[in-house]
Amino acid sequence: MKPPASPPLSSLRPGGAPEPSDADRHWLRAAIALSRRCPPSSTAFSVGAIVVDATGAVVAEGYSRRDDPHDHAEETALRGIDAADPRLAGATLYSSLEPCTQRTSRTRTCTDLVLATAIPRIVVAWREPAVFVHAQGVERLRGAGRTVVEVGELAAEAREVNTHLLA
Ligand SMILES: Nc1c(N[C@@H]2O[C@H](COP(=O)(O)O)[C@@H](O)[C@H]2O)[nH]c(=O)[nH]c1=O
Repeated sequence: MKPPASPPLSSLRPGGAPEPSDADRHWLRAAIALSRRCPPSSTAFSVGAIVVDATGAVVAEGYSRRDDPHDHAEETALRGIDAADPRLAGATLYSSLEPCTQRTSRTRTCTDLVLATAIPRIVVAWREPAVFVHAQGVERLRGAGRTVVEVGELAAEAREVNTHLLA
């Protein structure tokens, strides 16, 4: 039997709108799939992140604790690219959880790291519950003029890998 055909690259171009597109759902599901690769933790969430450029090509990806026990997903994804890379000006960052605004382990939060780039649009599945820190990534990014799209229909999928942290 023939394997299912991959969607053409043109259909994987991130949307530019405040509403999620089918391509946005595709990439956010891919970020959630990355979150399942996180080394397990009882003190931090498992998160996946992917940066996709305006043509629908993956620029970078990462997940929590990938290279070090304190790593966050967005941090690992952005570590591999120059913050001034021109592709970022038309890119969308997909993260299974909103980027953090408070950390105990490192000084630069994921929201700071995103704001140090020109990434104009961030798509998230889930806001961080106040289990470890009080996160305000969605508000901070919007306040800085970035478009933030929340895809509530994928929140349960993003939470699933983290259910052991939630009462
Ligand atoms: N893992 C993770 C986040 N999650 C949370 O940020 C909180 C503070 O981080 P830390 O002080 O470094 O432990 C911690 O509760 C962790 O679960 N946030 C993110 O933006 N991306 C990530 O990949």
